[in-house]
Amino acid sequence: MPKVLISDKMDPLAAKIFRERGVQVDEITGKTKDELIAMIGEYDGLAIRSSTKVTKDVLAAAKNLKVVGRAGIGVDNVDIPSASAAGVVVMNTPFGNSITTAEHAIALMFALARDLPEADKSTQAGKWEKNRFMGVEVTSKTLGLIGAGNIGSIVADRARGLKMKVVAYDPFLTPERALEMGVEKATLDELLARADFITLHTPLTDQTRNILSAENLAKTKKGVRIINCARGGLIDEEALKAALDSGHVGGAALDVFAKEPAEASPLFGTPNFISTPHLGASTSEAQVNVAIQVAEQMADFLMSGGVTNALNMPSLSAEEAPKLKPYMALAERLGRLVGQLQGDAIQSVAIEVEGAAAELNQKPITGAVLAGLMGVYSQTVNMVNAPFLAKERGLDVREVRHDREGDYHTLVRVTVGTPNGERSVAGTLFANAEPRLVEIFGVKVEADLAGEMLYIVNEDAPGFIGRLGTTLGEASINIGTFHLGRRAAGGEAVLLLSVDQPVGPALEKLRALPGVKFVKALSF
Ligand SMILES: NC(=O)C1=CN([C@@H]2O[C@H](COP(=O)(O)OP(=O)(O)OC[C@H]3O[C@@H](n4cnc5c(N)ncnc54)[C@H](O)[C@@H]3O)[C@@H](O)[C@H]2O)C=CC1
Ligand SMILES: O=C(O)C(=O)COP(=O)(O)O
Repeated sequence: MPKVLISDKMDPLAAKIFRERGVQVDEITGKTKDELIAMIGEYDGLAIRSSTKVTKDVLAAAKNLKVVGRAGIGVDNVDIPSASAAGVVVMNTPFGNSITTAEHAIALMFALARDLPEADKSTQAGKWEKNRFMGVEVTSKTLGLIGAGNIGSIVADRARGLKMKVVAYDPFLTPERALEMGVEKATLDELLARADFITLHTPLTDQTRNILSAENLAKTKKGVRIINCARGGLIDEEALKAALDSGHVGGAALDVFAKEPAEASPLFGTPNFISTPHLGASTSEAQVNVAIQVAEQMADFLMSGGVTNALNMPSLSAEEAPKLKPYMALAERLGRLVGQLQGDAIQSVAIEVEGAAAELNQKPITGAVLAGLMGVYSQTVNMVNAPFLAKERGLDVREVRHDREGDYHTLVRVTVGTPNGERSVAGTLFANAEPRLVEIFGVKVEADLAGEMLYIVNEDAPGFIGRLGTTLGEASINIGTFHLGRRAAGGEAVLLLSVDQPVGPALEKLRALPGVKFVKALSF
């Protein structure tokens, strides 16, 4: 039974779904990094929000971890390259809290426009300062949207409903999409010069870090009001403080901070500054959405191999996963076979699918071939990190899908490029379920690839098989299955045997047999 740790506060539905799906679950929140490191080793899955930091050290201690599920959008608290290298899938729930977060941005915009927090404080202090507070209307004002993705486009929709004009800066926003959203696409400088309100909705990347720097804040319209419900680090907080103090920026509302929890921001206490403690996603609706989604996605993955909303591997639906399972076993074994036989010489890999296999999602098949191939060198390779490691090793990976009908109803072929030319192995599925090798380096041989095996190339001459049997028998090695193929009678023959005991020192005796050209012990 797989085991999941929920390490951040999550709606109880998450735990309920895990249990219903046959996943064991512990909810232990608020732990320090060291405490997490001490306990993470026993878990197959880790469900988080933004508080848990999934760092390289945590991943190094997470010996059984297969999946990190983020009940929310931002994954900047997860070291994704390290997770990929460790073969851990990272998933998020990209839509579950978008409306809620967009609504929070709009709420903060109104709070700024009418100075609501200060007016509330003053009223509750019994002051009734009716003449102190003078707000602005948002109608007809220009809202500058930095980042027009899921949340940004909901904010734009709501702002248009409030009769605002929306200008958007997003390098990936197409003119067609801008038209559809009813926003005007602008450069960052144009947006800064025109906006009465600016709201940020981008991830934190090297390109967006300090996008509102001192220099860019200076380009804004005097009196601009700024809202950030995306990520701390998008605004230079010291520069914002100076711009608020000078009155150039008329107000700012931050839900997110460069350092969280933000216990001592330079902005605290500044007039016209409003803050919330990363509450963008905190509504009961959003938390139910993300809890259900993350638990379903993680349970799908742990129980049936389905992959949804993964950031470091291609998707694979829970319906596709069972169909692909035998193909992945076949692909993994073919990869393992060529990996063992060609090893370091492999410079490129082509994965071809034909017949029924050509109707499937090829990415998982490719991932499994690479996992098999590179698993020969490392115990920690799997479908997730294999493509990543292949890239790191400079392996040229190619996928080919054939429409043609071949000799088999379904076929996966793996061809590796080596300094000595190309070498190819192919396999099929018997009864749509059992992986079976059908060709090895140009010779037709049908064989199961399982357990301990021997691959032998020899001159096709009478008496060889007898001598082989005697040698193995003398070493007390029992032959399980025996598969023979040859290029032409009297030419080169290929033998694939499964053996019940490891071959060990008998390998040298086999190599010394007359007519033997090549012997290799294989393991599957
Ligand atoms: N405060 C909170 O509790 C919450 C915060 N968030 C954060 O909100 C942000 C936006 O989320 P979504 O809209 O779902 O993401 P998204 O991926 O749908 O949209 C992000 C947009 O930013 C754009 N972008 C990327 N680089 C850019 C650049 N250099 N300049 C301008 N635009 C750029 C992208 O093209 C994309 O359209 C994320 O950082 C997410 O973590 C999300 C949910 C809750
Ligand atoms: O989904 C996101 O990106 C968020 O920032 C929400 O964070 P939270 O789950 O509320 O800690």
